[in-house]
Amino acid sequence: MNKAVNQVGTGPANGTGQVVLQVNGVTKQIGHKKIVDRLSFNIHQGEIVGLLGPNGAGKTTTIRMIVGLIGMSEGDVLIKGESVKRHFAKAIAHVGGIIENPEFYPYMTGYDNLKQYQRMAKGITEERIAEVVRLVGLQDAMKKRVKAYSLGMRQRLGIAQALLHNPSILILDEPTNGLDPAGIREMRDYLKKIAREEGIAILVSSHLLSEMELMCSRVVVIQEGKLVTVRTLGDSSAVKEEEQIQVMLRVNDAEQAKLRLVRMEELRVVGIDTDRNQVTIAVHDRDIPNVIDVLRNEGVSLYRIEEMKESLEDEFLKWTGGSQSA
Ligand SMILES: Nc1ncnc2c1ncn2[C@@H]1O[C@H](COP(=O)(O)OP(=O)(O)OP(=O)(O)O)[C@@H](O)[C@H]1O
Repeated sequence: MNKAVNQVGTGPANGTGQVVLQVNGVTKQIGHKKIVDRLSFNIHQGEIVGLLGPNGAGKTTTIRMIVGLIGMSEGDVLIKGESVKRHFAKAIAHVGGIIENPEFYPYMTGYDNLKQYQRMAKGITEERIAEVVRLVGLQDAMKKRVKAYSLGMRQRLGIAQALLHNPSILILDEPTNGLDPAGIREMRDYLKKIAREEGIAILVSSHLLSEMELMCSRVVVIQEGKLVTVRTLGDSSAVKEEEQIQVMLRVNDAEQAKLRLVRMEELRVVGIDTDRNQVTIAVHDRDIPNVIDVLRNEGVSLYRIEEMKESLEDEFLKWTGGSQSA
């Protein structure tokens, strides 16, 4: 079944950084099971965001709800401010999406397939066809029949088609699935180019952190349908203001320290090791001086404060129970 979601839109938005997609408390319940559970995140214009999670985490279900292929049990999705629930046609007009493998007429050329789409949609010019073909690097393949295309070329033709109506956001479910390493690299490079040159947002799902790290500016990590974390990638030194860090406190009396710390609203006690007299807390940088004062006033001696640093990969392996590889 062809699951491409392409609609004629009103053109890309202006104003970098504008929120294009808002996922607000979206839940999908089937029977008693919540496959997606109160999931919320935003995507801004021009950024590539990865929806990352192990197999069965709920990525496809989330994407299918965003593009209206299945209904939501709770919550809503706003695309450029338009509700997918209430104004579906308006909302989806801003989306170019490929949810499963794009299907084309195999005996027609790449160009004729795009022309076929142009005839069904309105307002797509010949110039736009040439532009999207260039964006995905298929200029030399336009006269070839699609049946002679590699999987990577078919995927790129799908992306070209999804871009024809100038969407504000491109949504792709595991676009590198089945591609060889060269194909994966090509896909990555084209997606980056599209985000840069078209100034649109891209949401791309994957279960591979390594792939996301090379392509995305942020990842939304989900597991068992729930949001685990939203992480900015790239500059790991730039810990975002709103992110808590984990800090180990070595004290003279871990139990006493813990009893006092659990009463502090601004932090969370994540572990205690009474043998080593260590308490681990999750806290914002800005609240650490306060933690020190509180412990001192409590009569607890503080011997050491250490940030517990983990690589994103370590964290991801922990979240996903070690199922990071393909
Ligand atoms: N219609 C359905 N009825 C019952 N369970 C379903 C249905 N659709 C999905 N699920 C279950 O919901 C969970 C999430 O599925 P989903 O396909 O969204 O995960 P995913 O993160 O995309 O996984 P993958 O990487 O394997 O594609 C899985 O456990 C799946 O078996």
